[in-house]
Amino acid sequence: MRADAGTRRSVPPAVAFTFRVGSREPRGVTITAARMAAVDRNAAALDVSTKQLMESSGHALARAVRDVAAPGDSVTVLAGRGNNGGDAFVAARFLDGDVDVSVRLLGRPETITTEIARENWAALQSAEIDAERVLDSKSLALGDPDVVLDGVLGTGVTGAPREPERSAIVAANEADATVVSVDVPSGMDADTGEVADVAVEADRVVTFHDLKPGLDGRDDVTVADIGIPEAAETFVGPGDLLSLERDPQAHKGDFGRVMVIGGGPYTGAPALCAQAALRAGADLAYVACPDAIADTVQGYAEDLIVESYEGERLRPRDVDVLLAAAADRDVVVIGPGLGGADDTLDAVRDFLAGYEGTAVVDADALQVVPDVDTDATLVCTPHQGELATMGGPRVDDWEERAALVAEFAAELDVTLLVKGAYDVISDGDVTRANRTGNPGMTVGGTGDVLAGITGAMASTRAPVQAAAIAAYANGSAGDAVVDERGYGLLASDLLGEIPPALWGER
Ligand SMILES: NC(=O)C1=CN([C@@H]2O[C@H](COP(=O)(O)OP(=O)(O)OC[C@H]3O[C@@H](n4cnc5c(N)ncnc54)[C@H](O)[C@@H]3O)[C@@H](O)[C@H]2O)[C@@H](O)CC1
Ligand SMILES: [K+]
Repeated sequence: MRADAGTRRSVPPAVAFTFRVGSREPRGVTITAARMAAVDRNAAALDVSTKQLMESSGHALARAVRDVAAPGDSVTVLAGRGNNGGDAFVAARFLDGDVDVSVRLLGRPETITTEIARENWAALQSAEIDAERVLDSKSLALGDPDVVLDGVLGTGVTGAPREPERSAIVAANEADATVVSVDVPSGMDADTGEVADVAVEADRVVTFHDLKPGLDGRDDVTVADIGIPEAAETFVGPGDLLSLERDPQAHKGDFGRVMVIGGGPYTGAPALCAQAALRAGADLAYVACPDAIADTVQGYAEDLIVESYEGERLRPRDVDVLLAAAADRDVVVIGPGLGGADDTLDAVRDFLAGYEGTAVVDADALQVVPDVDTDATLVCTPHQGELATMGGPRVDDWEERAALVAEFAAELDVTLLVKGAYDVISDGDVTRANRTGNPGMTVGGTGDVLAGITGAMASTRAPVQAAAIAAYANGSAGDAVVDERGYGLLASDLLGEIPPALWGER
């Protein structure tokens, strides 16, 4: 049922990081530039600003330079106009006085791209540290420094180095000096580890927080802990939403066609779920339900495409039609309002046995997951009671629960989003927790909304990221409603708050 590769946005790879509580050791795993930006944004939301991180980075660099330079040695700092250069400015401030430091900025100070780098450039001027701009390759003759600090390009590089960065890289390589690179050797693509035709040949690399692609296995690389709190990785935060940015060239269909298989004994659940999928950015939302309730479901919202099968509830004889319809859709959400009649659960089992796409499984449908035989990619959204019914762990402490949920997800080979005061999201490999949401959300229907958001997200990204973002947005939407009006919210109140929860916080 997967759509043509050409019409889908590519799914970002899941990032390998594991759940650790309390550890502050750099981990020796690699992190992509996009994930690093997300963690950096999450840290800022936890009151650790990027400027603080830059200070730690600069300090770590200065320590590395002192390791290779004798007191009084000459150190030339080559700085680009982004935060990689900003880190190098901070290092220069730490080093001034111990060594003979001179800073070369590659461009005009007004063109420094970030405010925090500009502030650190200004700090060099105020302290009368030898710092000058260089505007052409001729003025890049470096003399004969003992050490070159390469802050030319970091994780923000796009494409092969252009001038004057290109000449600066050549000059660093030609100098008879020990070259220390900031975060990555300039000219290396921090997302792929690929090296451009011109790149710094570093003697030593000080990289921040985690290894970047291309640096693993090198013995000249130090990973510096720059004080990013563990919580910036563990808890879903606004940084996770950065990946929701849309390409202006996007086409209809790029953001998913979500099919909700639900309803029978209940009518509101599938309607809420499908509307939530639309509010979370899906292009189309279909509800497949029994014809006895089709008009009622359509009555909730005209934006929904309602497709019905005969009868009052889902039964095994309806499955072939549903499988055929699901083949044209990106994600199925199965469960909301279906009820738990035996023949309905048999139908769910048959559907999943014949389905190979991505399915979000919620409510009564969760019961079939532990023993279903399926090639589908499953994202299950149980609350803790439903998790226990599935044979999963039931523990109060969320950290303990997180570890056990991860094991259970691995055992079932599914992604779990376990709802609670702290939601736990895990595919067995990556485990996250979500703290948004409030006790007002115990009202019926909020789970249907969450399943719909998860469905929309799962049509454009890896299941564990989809579930993490959905939990965060659903909780934020509930927080917005309660902040404004107090408890007594209806699940339908969440719908209008989903777009600002996903796209408003930047
Ligand atoms: N994300 C984080 O948590 C932290 C990042 N830090 C530093 O910030 C760096 C990333 O900073 P930025 O995102 O500002 O990016 P960079 O400083 O890596 O590069 C951006 C600058 O390079 C220019 N540029 C991009 N591609 C170019 C090319 N091919 N040729 C010539 N110029 C090019 C851009 O116009 C921009 O001026 C990291 O490598 C790291 O050093 C640190 O400050 C600590 C915290
Ligand atoms: K660099």
